[in-house]
Amino acid sequence: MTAMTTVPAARQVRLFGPGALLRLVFAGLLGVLTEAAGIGLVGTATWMLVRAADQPPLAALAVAIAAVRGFALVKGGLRYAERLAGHDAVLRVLADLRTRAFSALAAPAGGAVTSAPAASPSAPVSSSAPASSSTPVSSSGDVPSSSGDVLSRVVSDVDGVQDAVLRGALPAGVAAVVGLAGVAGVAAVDPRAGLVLLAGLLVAGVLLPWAGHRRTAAPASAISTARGDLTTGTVDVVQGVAELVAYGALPAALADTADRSRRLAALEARSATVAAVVGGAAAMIPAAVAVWIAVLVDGRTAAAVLALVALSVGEVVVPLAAAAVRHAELRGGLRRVRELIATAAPAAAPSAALAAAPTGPVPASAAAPAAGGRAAMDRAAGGVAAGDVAPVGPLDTPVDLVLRGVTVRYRADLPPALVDVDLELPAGSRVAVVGASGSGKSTLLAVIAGRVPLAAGTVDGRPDGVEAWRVAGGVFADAHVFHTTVRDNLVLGRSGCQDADLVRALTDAGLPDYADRLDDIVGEDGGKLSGGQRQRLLLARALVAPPPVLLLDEPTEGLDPAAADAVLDTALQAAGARTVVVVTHRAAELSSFDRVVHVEGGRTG
Ligand SMILES: Nc1ncnc2c1ncn2[C@@H]1O[C@H](COP(=O)(O)OP(=O)(O)OP(=O)(O)O)[C@@H](O)[C@H]1O
Repeated sequence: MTAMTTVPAARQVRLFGPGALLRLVFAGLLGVLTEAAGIGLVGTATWMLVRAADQPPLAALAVAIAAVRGFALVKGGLRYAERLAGHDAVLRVLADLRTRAFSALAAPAGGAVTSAPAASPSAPVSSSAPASSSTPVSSSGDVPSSSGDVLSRVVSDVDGVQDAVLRGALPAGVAAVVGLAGVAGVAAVDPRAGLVLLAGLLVAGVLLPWAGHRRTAAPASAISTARGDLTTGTVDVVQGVAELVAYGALPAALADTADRSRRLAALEARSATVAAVVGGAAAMIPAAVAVWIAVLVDGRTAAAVLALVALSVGEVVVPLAAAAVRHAELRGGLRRVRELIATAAPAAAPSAALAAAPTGPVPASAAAPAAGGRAAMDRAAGGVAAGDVAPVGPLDTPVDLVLRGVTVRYRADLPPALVDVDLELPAGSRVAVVGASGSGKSTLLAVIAGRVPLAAGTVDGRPDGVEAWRVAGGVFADAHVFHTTVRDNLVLGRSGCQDADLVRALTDAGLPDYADRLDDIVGEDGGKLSGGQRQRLLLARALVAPPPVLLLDEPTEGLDPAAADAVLDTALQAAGARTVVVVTHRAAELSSFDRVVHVEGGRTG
């Protein structure tokens, strides 16, 4: 679906049906009555106070006293009923919208928002840029840049409808009715006072809200983009924390996220300042109108009553300036909600969408953090300052590694993933690790890299194996591709990398096509790459500055046999004198190694 087809359909999408509209009109009517009761209360009380100054008999004030009490009681009751009716109507609208938005997201065709293309993670795609066929694209090209961004935007966009109705549409409707009725009433008593009130209402209720809306529209769109950037960056850092720690890139990534956060805060501060200025100016108008009318109108009682009635009427329109600013912030969200709902297939009822959701067991990877990520987080929690995280060791320092009696247990209630494993890795050795799926191959690599805690045993004589991760690294089963450029994915925070190093690594990894596409965005977790390209990009990252012990978990997965052989040969050559440990399922590859380690049920043989 393209912008050309989505937008007209989106315009026809109604955020709520006639039933909800009736409820909202009812809430609005209650709002008008509430304000009328308030104005009646102020007017009557003012009249009573002015009259009381002349000390008339109490009987002359009896009706006014009863009216004041009546207005006060009725106003309280009406306000309660208005809030109840308004919130009831809006919450029903929200429940319906959430269901429709979910249906649109879950719909297998026509509305699935999976990952969205973007010209850069920090800049939304332009309307002229190609868009994925399954991504709703707004007419302004305001496209979320990752699924984390999509999710956070959908949630806040839909929730924004609550604000738009309760703080925007309803008060505006009530203010329009009360304002016009107030002007008519005041003008009936004194036409000049009516004109002054009308002028005040136009300034506070139309001019200032319009100015606030105009001043906020541009920052509001920038806020939306900045918020998406922050979400995308944060999700990427969290998902890729193991890689970032392993490559010493965590401090730079955290600094970048902090920058995004600061940019968002600055934009929000600007918007809040506009809201404060127009809101403050609007709040002064009713007082100025009241003073003017008090001076203008003849007769003490009429002047006092009209001034205070005008003040009350004016106060009804004061919130509109801030509401207009808020509307400018919400406008993009409301448009996106319409566009999202417009993408849903009409037949995709919520129950059908729910029924279509997968019901199988939750994969282990979703239920528990990946070994690498977990180990990296454990390290961080153990007090290793981000700045202390050393990049992989010197390029050509040979390293012998020895594993003794290593046992790894991911969960106490499950059998260990590795049991009493001994393994010697002399410097420069070439070792293939083979075994059935789930036998423990990836866990063995994670142990060598110090990415998983040991239940028993030692790596390099240390029970925590922590030194190993300074000298061993490479491509792991849970490796993350960051939602940024090819270049940034290869460099990953390492200083001193030249483009020539990156091009060499890409060529060695069998990805020469990307040598002149270093600025291409690869998508969320490499979503814009094929499985084989993603794997080769990870291999290239490892080959940019290979550590003394290079660990490769199925580096040729997704490649055809000929390409796999070629890539492995080149990668082994590029590794030079380093130790290389490769997990592979391909028997054809085994001849490239001087040793084959078989893993079965967590034991090596
Ligand atoms: N993070 C984890 N949490 C819990 N269990 C895990 C975790 N990672 C692996 N396991 C379990 O440990 C065992 C060994 O897993 P491992 O990934 O090392 O096997 P593998 O031989 O690499 O498998 P494959 O060839 O399918 O990648 C499996 O039973 C697996 O379910």
